This record gives sequence, C-alpha cells and structure tokens, in this order.
Amino acid sequence: MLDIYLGASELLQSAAVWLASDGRILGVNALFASELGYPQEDLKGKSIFQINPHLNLMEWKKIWKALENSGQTDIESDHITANGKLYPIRMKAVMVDIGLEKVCIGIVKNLMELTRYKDMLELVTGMAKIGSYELDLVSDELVTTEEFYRVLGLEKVTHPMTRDDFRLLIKQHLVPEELINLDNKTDLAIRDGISTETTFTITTKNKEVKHLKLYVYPLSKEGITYKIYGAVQDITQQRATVQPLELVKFLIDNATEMIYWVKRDGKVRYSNYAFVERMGYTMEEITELHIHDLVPDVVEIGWENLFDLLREKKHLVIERNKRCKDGSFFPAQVVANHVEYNGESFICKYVRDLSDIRKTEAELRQAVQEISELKRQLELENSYLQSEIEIEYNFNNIITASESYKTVLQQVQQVAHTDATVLITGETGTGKELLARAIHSNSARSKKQMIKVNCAALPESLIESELFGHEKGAFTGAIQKKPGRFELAHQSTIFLDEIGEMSLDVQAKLLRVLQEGEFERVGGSETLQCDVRVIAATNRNLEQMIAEGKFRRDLYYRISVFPIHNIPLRERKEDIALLIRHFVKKFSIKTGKNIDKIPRRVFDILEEYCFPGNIRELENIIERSVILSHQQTLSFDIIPFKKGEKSIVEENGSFKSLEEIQREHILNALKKTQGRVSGPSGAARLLGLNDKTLFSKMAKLGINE
Ligand SMILES: Nc1ncnc2c1ncn2[C@@H]1O[C@H](COP(=O)(O)OP(=O)(O)OP(=O)(O)O)[C@@H](O)[C@H]1O
Repeated sequence: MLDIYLGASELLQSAAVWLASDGRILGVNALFASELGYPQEDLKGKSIFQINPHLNLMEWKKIWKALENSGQTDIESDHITANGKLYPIRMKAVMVDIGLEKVCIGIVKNLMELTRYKDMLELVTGMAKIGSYELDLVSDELVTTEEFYRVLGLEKVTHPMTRDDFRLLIKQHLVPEELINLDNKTDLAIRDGISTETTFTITTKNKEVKHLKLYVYPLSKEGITYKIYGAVQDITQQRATVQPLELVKFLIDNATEMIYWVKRDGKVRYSNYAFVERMGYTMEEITELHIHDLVPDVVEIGWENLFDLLREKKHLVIERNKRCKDGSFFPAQVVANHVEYNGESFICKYVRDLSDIRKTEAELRQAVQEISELKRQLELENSYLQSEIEIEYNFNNIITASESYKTVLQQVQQVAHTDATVLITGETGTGKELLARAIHSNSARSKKQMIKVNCAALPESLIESELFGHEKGAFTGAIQKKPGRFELAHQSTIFLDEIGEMSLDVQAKLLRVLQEGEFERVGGSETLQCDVRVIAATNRNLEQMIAEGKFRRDLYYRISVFPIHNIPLRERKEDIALLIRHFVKKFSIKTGKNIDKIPRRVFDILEEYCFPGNIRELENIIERSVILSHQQTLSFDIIPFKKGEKSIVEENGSFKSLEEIQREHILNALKKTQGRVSGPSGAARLLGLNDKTLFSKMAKLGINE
C-alpha cells in the first residue's frame, strides 16, 4: 500500500518524505533525495532527526500529536545535506491512514532560494531607500515592506491595514498637504489606470525634512484598476548632491562671461548662452559647429596640434579673432584650460570680447598721436615765436580812406578764403606783409600761426636750410636736427617776403614744393610732405628779372596765380593825415604820453613828401616825433625832411628807376647819420628798414658801408 503512495509521490513537483510515528523515514521521492544530496535508497531507514538538526524524538512526538488532532501542520525548520550544508525549509505535514498504521507525508519546500531573494531585496531596497507597497483594491488590503515605513519615518505596523487605516496613520504623523499629494496621485492612477511618479517633501514626526519620490503603478483588467503597486523612495541625499550640481550648471549657462568647450575632434560640445548670443547662433546650431568655424586662424596650426599643446601645458591665454555667424569678426582673449573628466579630454574656453578695449586703445593711440603731433607743432611754433619775438606786428588796423587802396583790400578779401598762391608786389614799406597777414587771418588756416621768411635777410648759405630744415651734421654748425619753415607752416601759410632775393638754386627747390608739396631736409634723404599756402611778396620787378635770367619763369607763374599790387603812399595821399593821427595815437599809448595836438604844418609837410620808404617811413617819422615830444603837442622840429625834398622822384624832369632812387635815398640817409647804418640813430631806422634788409640792399646797390 505504502509503495503505491511512494510511487505516486514521484509525480509531485515538490520534494516529499514519508515518516513513521517514531520519526523513521519510510520513503522519499527522488526530488527530496536530490535536494539533500543522498541516493534515494540510502534515506530509507534513516530518521528525520538525521536530516533535521533541530528535531529530536520529543519534538517529533509533539508534531505527531498535532497531526493526530488536526490531520495536518506546517513546520518551518532547516535540513542538513549529505555534505553538511544547512538550508531552510517549510514542510506541510499531512497524516495519512494506510490501513494498519498511520504515516505522515511531508511536502517540503526548499526556502533557500526564497530567503536569498528576500534578503537580497531587503538589502537593495534598504540601500536605495525604496519602500514598496501593494494595495489590493478588491480586498482593500495594504501590504508594505518594512522599508516603506522607514522611508516615511513611521513606526512599523504589524497587523494588516486597509487604505483608510493608512490614511489615519499618516494623518497622525505627517502634515495634511503631504497626505493629499500622496492620496491624490494614487486616486488619479486608479481612475486613469496610468502609472505616474511625483516628488514631494514631508516633515516627519521628529521634524526631519525628507524629499520623496512616489511611483504608482496600477494593474487593470477590462478598464478597471484592481491593484496598485507602488514605491516611495527617499531622495533627500540625491537632492542634496544634485541641487548644487544643478545650480552650478545654471550659473555656467547664464554667466555673463562667454564659456564653451570642445573635444579633440574639434566639435563644440557645450556653449553657454552668452557665447551663443555673441556668436549669433542658436544653441542647436552651435553644437553642430567645428572649432574652425568659430576660429578660422586655428586652421593654420591645426586644431589637433593646439589641443595636444594644451594637454601638455594645461593652461594657455591666447588672443584670437572669433568669427560670428554673419561673417563678422571680433578680437577675443581666450583662456583655454585642458580638463580631464571621466577619461575624456576637453578644452574649456573662457572668452573675453576685446572689441571695446581695442576701440578705446585705438582712440587712445590716435589721441596720443594727435597730442604728440600738436605738441611737436607747438614746440616748433614756440621756437619760431621765440626767434621772432622781437618783431612787432601791426595788424590790428589797416588804415585807409583811399578808393584805390580799397580796391586792393577787396582783392585781399576775395582771395583770402581760397588756397591760391598770392604774389604781393609794391615798394618797400607799403604794407605788403600787412596784406599777407590779412589774407592769412581771413582764411581757414588762421587757427595756426603764419610763418614768415624774409628771403633778403637770410644769407644765401642758410636760406635752403631755413626753408626746408636740416638733419644733424648736415653741415658745419648743424649740431642738431632743425625743422624748416615749410615744416612749421604745415596746414598754415608761409609768407615769402622779398622773394626776388632768392637764388636760382633755391628757386628750383621752392618750385618743387609748390608743384608737389614735397621736399627734403638739407642732409636728409627722407621726403617730407606739407600742406602749405604760399604768399610771396617783392618790391622788385620780377618780369624784368626773368628777362635778365635772374628769376625762373616757371616759378613766377606758380606764385603769381593771384597778383595784388600795393599802392605807394604818394599815390594815396588822402591816407597820410589818417595815418599820422593813427601813428601819433599808437606811439603816445606806447610811450605813455598824452599827445593830442598835431600842428597843421606837420600834415602840410608830410602830405607834400614823396615817401620813398612809404608807410614804414611815415611810421618811423611819427615814432621819433612822439619820443621827442614833451608836451601835448607833437614836436616836429627834428624832422629831417624839408618840403623841397619831395622832388626826388621827378629830379631833372626825367623818371628815375626805382633802384636809382633807392640808391640816392640810402646815400642821403647815410649822410644824415654820418655813415651809421644800424642802431637807433642809424640809416636803417631813418629809412624804416630792418638793419639786415638795409645791409643787403646796400650790398645789392653797390653802396659800401
Ligand atoms: N594801411 C596801413 N595802415 C596802418 N599801418 C600800415 C598800413 N600799411 C602799412 N602799415 C604799417 O607800415 C609798416 C610797414 O608795413 P609792411 O611791413 O607790411 O610793409 P612791406 O611792404 O611788407 O615792407 P617791406 O617791403 O620792407 O617788407 C608796418 O608797421 C605796417 O603795420
């Protein structure tokens, strides 16, 4: 009979053992024997106490009793294998009556696997801080893991719970909002049958703030949710780590400094908003780009070479032009760092736009250049003024009542605002320089000083260096570099007085300046350029000089673009009285005298006089008179001229040449000064000339000192 049962037990999927009331093993199926590692036959005759170390006869008797009472019982214990290994089992023991005796059949489940998984699961969920639950919506039974309570900071509940029990529990321990959140999500999952996850924060009973993540997974059949599997994970720690990371990313993304990074393949892997915006791309476009698109110069050295150099140096500061999407460039300072992360190499670049700095630098450079140019010009003008300081210009008033002289002034006005070269002719002292100054001060060049060169006063050997300057060591005495008058007159006017006294050699050089605006310093090879307006003056007959081969025709045509002829004083007698009053006033102020009466005879005499020295001569006569006057009335006794002397021009009824008149006049003056040329009582003063001018005139006219 037992054999039939034993045979049938081979059909079972579980291990089975047949036991007698004294604990003897009556038989086992093959599965039972194999789990214990014994041959099936060997187990027959052994007792249960040999394979279960926790049982003895007394214990077995108790089990047998229980079997007799209820017919079956569950035993949880351990079995020991043939080679001594213990493993957990659960045995369902059933009493079977096989006729003569009663036997126990034990269906044994090896719990080894189950326990292992359970332990593993507990360990893992504990590590991950995941508590799980199952809510059976049909029976309203809530089953949870132990971790579930730990995650929520609740005490473990041992008895089975309904959903309402659970609601009550968390209501007692957590604030209502958090409960609502949890409950709502579960309700939604039940209603829609869709799994969901959400994060929320709770404050536990002992005031601990926890960040949790809830997963709700509903099981539905025919559209009706019957079960919920769920899990709650404590993510407080992750949040604590992730949040600063998120913050760092946010800060880099939104930094005002431009940041991007590139890998060795040259592809842009990241760019923050500032860089994307400055380059004119979108975020998507920029990560498609190669470093060559952004920095074309890199092509020359090759990105990979640069990358390797950076890997070696770790850090480099480079200045490069960045190319924007629209093709425009901007100068940038790039701080490039080599970074090794997770086994990958990156070059992280911090970019600084240098456009504004470059612009300011350029403006500064320009300003410095302008300042040094102005400084240079000022220095030049200053040194020129120093040398000319002795010369006093009477430029305030051009006195005239004469209609013919007014025509001259009209010409001055017409030509002033042009850049035309002007040639002023006229006898000495007629006011040629005064007209030249009037032209300059009414022109656009008036902001700068007019530069004057008296060609007659300069020795032939020096005139070229005076006009064009010289380099250091150009000739004996050239101890330092000196700029010439043309250089000084850049963007202004040069007044070449007594141009007729210039040698043919210098005339040729002057012609070149007038034609090309170029010249070289004496002893120098550098070609200098200048923008100078030329006004020339002469008391000589240039056309006659051309005929005599003493003046270049081409130069004459150049300088006489706009000729103005100044009228001698004897041809504008109506101005004499005006000028006498003007000069008396001028010198009274200068000498601090109060001369307000001019005897009638002074006008009579002077209006009759021929004035070969013209206005300068008249000016000198009045100055001397004022100096010698002690009263309010102008003293005129010392005037060396008598009425009769007027006839100098018309002597012998024939017209004398200007040179003849000049020669005679100078000799007369020398006679009066006992041969003295210079100084206050010299002939030059008498004739209203500079000492040097008179010396050069005397030399030209063959008058020995
Ligand atoms: N119309 C005028 N009104 C007032 N002063 C004048 C007038 N014309 C000339 N003068 C004065 O006469 C003097 C001589 O003038 P200026 O030096 O201009 O003559 P110039 O023709 O250039 O002489 P030179 O041929 O000797 O160089 C100066 O002091 C000048 O101020």
